[in-house]
Amino acid sequence: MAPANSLSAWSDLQAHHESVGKTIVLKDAFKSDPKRFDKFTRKVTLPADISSGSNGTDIIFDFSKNLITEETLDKLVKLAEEAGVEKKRDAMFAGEKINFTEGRAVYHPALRNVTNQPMKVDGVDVMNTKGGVNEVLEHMRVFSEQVRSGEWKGYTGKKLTTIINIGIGGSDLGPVMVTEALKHYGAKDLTLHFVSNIDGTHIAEALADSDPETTLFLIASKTFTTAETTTNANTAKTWFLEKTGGKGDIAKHFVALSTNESEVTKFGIDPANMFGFESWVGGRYSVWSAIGLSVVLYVGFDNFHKFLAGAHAMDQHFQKAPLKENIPVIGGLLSVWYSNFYGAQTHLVAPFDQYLHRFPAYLQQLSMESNGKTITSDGTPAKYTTGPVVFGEPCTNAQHSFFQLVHQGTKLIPSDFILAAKSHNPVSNNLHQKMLASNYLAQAEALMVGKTAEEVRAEGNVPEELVPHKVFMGNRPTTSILVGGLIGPAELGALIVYYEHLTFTEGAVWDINSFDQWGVELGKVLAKKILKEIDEEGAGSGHDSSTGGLLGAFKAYGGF
Ligand SMILES: O=P(O)(O)OC[C@H]1O[C@@H](O)[C@H](O)[C@@H](O)[C@@H]1O
Repeated sequence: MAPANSLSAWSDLQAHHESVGKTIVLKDAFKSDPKRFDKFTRKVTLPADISSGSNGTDIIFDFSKNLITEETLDKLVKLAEEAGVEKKRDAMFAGEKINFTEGRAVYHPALRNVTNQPMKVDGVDVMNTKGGVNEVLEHMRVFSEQVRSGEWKGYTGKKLTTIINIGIGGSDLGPVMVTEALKHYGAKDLTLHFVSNIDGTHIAEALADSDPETTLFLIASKTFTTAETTTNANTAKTWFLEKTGGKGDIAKHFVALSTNESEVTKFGIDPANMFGFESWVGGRYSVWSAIGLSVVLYVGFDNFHKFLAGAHAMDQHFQKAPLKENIPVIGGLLSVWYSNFYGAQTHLVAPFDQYLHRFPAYLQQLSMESNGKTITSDGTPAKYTTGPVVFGEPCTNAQHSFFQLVHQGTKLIPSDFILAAKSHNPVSNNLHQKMLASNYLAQAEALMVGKTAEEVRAEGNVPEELVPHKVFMGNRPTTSILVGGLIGPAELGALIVYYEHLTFTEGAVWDINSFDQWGVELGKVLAKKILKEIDEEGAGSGHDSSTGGLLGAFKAYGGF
């Protein structure tokens, strides 16, 4: 594919930005077009049998408060066409090796293919082959039901009531985020810990809270070679064997979620207690795979299945909807519009939902590990900016911390606000929910309409020298996502997949490989070398004076 800036739609958008984009005033656009909301709002509906609402759940994506006209959207769609977004999407769903730097298919949609469409990689039916998607799902169902019912017992015959998932990156963030998001559905008699950091505090605190007789360890690692995970897992194993005086049965208390059977076996886990998946599942897309076992244990298989089904519904929308109606495509194109034509460097995602408090952290890996790339498909550097810095926190908290900058700072921060119409906790007769919703609506409105100097003065009693400080420029774009009911498993699945395919669309336009992550390797290699040097005499070799100086100081102060 060609670099994005060589496409004619790109130059067309540049001209359009100069003539229209730069001058669009959103509040005026709303005044002059009463149908603007309808024109730029899109909806998916999740069917009743999977959704949390008895009549199905609508999820509304309101793109109308973005700096676009109908012409902008047409031109962005043209860019997607010229960049081959549909062709690339179809290649992904056909199991082609679109992860071209690793020679792999990108086939995580198969993991949530609950309607069992034929899906093949290298001619192999990934759904029904031995060890394939359906077989692993069935293993997850059986195992989770055994653990949840108490039929699966620890080495002293007790029910397992503590689950410690040891994993990092995609083997941690998905399970953490989803179990938090679906806490309402979680088994109340289960305690979950997620240990990811190599900082010994993380595993030590989880172990301190746990009883070896009732603890189940899930060692979650696609490669089973990640230093943090293998070290934490070995520490857990040593703790388990010490605490049980060597009587503890690893087979009853440790299972592996991985693609690497030989490393799993070396660690001492019986392959019968391994839940596998394939190399075509990227780490950041793996919550749908065996890596999601903690989710299944916590919320139960039926809920996990609904989670997959909601994701599948969004996959189908992405596959079938024409580009101009295609919700993740529009989201991705807007990101391109702001990044490449307005110079925006960031993207804020603020869920107005406490259960979604880890959603932004999850999206950081999804987006930034996928599209934090410079090199395009022909091996040359992109001459345009690529993946934005994604950040966020739940609201209303974020409003009381960094929203100052979003409202009055010098940077353009395209923002997504997410709200569910219904709360799982309608306490105080829904007072909290109504206040939450009023903030969700007010923030997007305030960011758009702003406040002029005249309006500040009209409020009265404002000293003239304070007027400029109280002005809000407004015209700051937001996308408002409204779940027309509760956020249950299916709704959450669909929301995640919206962002997955938004990220796909960005990468497809930018002509980069969204599916490798070479950028995480260098630091790992250097850390290995330095780890050795900590145990050797001196302050290492071949380092710059800062690294060498700090290494020496660390050893001296730490007594190493
Ligand atoms: O699951 P694994 O193999 O232990 O990998 C964990 C994480 O390791 C990181 O180094 C990768 O950048 C992530 O993509 C990955 O999710």
